[in-house]
Amino acid sequence: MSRTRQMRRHAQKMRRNGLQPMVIIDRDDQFPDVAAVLVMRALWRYRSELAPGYLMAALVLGGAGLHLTHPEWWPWMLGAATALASALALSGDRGGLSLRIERVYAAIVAMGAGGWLSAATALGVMFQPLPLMLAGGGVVLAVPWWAHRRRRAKVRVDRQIAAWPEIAQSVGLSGSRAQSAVVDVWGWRARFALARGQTIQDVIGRIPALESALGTFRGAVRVYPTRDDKANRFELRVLDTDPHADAIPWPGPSVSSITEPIDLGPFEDATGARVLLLRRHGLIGGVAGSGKSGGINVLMGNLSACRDVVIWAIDLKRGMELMPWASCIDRLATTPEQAHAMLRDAVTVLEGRAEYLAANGRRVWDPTPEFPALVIIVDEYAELAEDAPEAASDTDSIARRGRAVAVTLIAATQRPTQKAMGKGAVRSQMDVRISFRVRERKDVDLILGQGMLSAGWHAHTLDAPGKFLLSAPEHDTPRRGRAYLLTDDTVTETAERQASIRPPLDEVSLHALDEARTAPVPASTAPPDPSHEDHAETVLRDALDGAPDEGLPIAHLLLITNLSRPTLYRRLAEFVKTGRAVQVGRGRYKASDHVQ
Ligand SMILES: Nc1ncnc2c1ncn2[C@@H]1O[C@H](COP(=O)(O)OP(=O)(O)OP(=O)(O)O)[C@@H](O)[C@H]1O
Repeated sequence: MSRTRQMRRHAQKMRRNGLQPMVIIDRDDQFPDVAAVLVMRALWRYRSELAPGYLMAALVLGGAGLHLTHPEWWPWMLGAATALASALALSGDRGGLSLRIERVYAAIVAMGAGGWLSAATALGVMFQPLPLMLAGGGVVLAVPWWAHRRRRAKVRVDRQIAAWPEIAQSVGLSGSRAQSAVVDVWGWRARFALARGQTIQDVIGRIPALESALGTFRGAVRVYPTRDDKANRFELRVLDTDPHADAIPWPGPSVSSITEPIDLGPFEDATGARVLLLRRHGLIGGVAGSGKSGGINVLMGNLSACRDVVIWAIDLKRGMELMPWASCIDRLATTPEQAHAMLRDAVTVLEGRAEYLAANGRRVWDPTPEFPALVIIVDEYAELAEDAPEAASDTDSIARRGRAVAVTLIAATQRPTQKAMGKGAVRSQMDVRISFRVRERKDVDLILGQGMLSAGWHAHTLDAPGKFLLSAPEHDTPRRGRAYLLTDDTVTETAERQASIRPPLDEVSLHALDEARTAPVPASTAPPDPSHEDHAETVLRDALDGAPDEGLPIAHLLLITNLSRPTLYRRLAEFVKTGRAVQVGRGRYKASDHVQ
């Protein structure tokens, strides 16, 4: 056996024992051979860190060669660099540069490198100040590269994957192989193939050993079957940070249609708690301060990003919680009377849609921007049941018959007792249950359903605001999630941005509502208040007269007048036309000065 091979074996053995090999070179040895191998290995191993150096070396060699052979090519190269930089800036996301800052950086590097190369091609690499520019520019541009968090994470993961054969051997899973790995915000995940006869149970039994071998914190490693459910595969999830350690800022809407599942926030293993709300009723429960309103904000942020949903809302706490979203809410009820009227109209819509479907030989309402779903969000459902008991039959109808026609309820309440939920079937009809922290163990069954506490759904142990358990047809095991948190500014910005894409109610529903309004009033029902519109007009005039210089926002005017959005806009347009009011900014109005 050659001396070099002997040394390599010795080094491997030492590495297996956790020791760093030491190279001993005596005079007779083939020093250049061993040293060259070590240097090449280091150059390969640290290729990511050394990439800026490699790029600079390639530019020098390329520039020198091109200057000697084709100096007249420089304009082409400048053109190619410009084209490449533009492509990276405009559509680099398709190549994995998901953040704008990454695309800008890639474009600057492409332009800088291409520009330098074309100058070196025309003038030669030693032409002053080209060497200085290369060295200075290279170092400056290398700093963001070295500092980039995701790149460093990727390198670390690559090295762990490369070391997998040794890790696998030390934890007793020799023969398993990594097939692919991806890095994300919280850590990384990789798919592995098992050796013959090994099972996922063997891997699960070795999780503590794996955590130790990978050098992670306890609880950082999760093992799942792969999507194709092959018995000789598994997916490894390794967390660098605990996703639930701190409040998690909302990354923006995860959907653009109600036909897609909404991401409420990450589970403990950092996978998204995604739930479909299409043709489903939802119940959100939890004690005061447990994060229900935060959860509703996440839902509102997503629903208002869907062009195929009309949102109605009931907030009997005087609109405190839902008011910031008013510009995205088609109709907001803040008094028991308004809530009752709204729910009655929702039943009218439901029936109109059901008739339309039957007449067209269809079974379900498939939401589109022209024929949107209608989602009614009720904050503090218990107050509705108490203050507007006459609305109970309507909520009951919606709960029982609303799914097929995409008229659904999302109710939030602290304790959904039968009394709080009204007498009817509402609670039992809720398909999606989100439980934030509850005070008593027995409340688990109230929110999530009978028998859930004993099945391990321990919502009473959730230990921070925003943490929840999610029960839905696609979520049948208890997993802790943490809802994203929207700051007040995010809510304001999002509501403003998404107000412009809100769809109106469809023709079918509007027609049903119109018919119901013009239909003869049954003797038993009180006649509608004829003074409502006049009253709203007076309230609107008074509000505009007293408006500050910067005007009052539409959301505020909607709330105080209780007019529907189209009616309010029509009134405001009339006022502006007759010179009674002026539009001060985007969606802000006040009385015109000469009226006062
Ligand atoms: N997802 C979250 N992540 C981190 N902190 C949160 C989250 N949600 C809520 N919180 C914190 O908890 C506090 C109470 O939350 P929230 O108002 O949503 O609770 P609630 O259950 O709606 O209470 P109430 O019933 O009194 O309205 C918030 O002020 C916020 O600081």
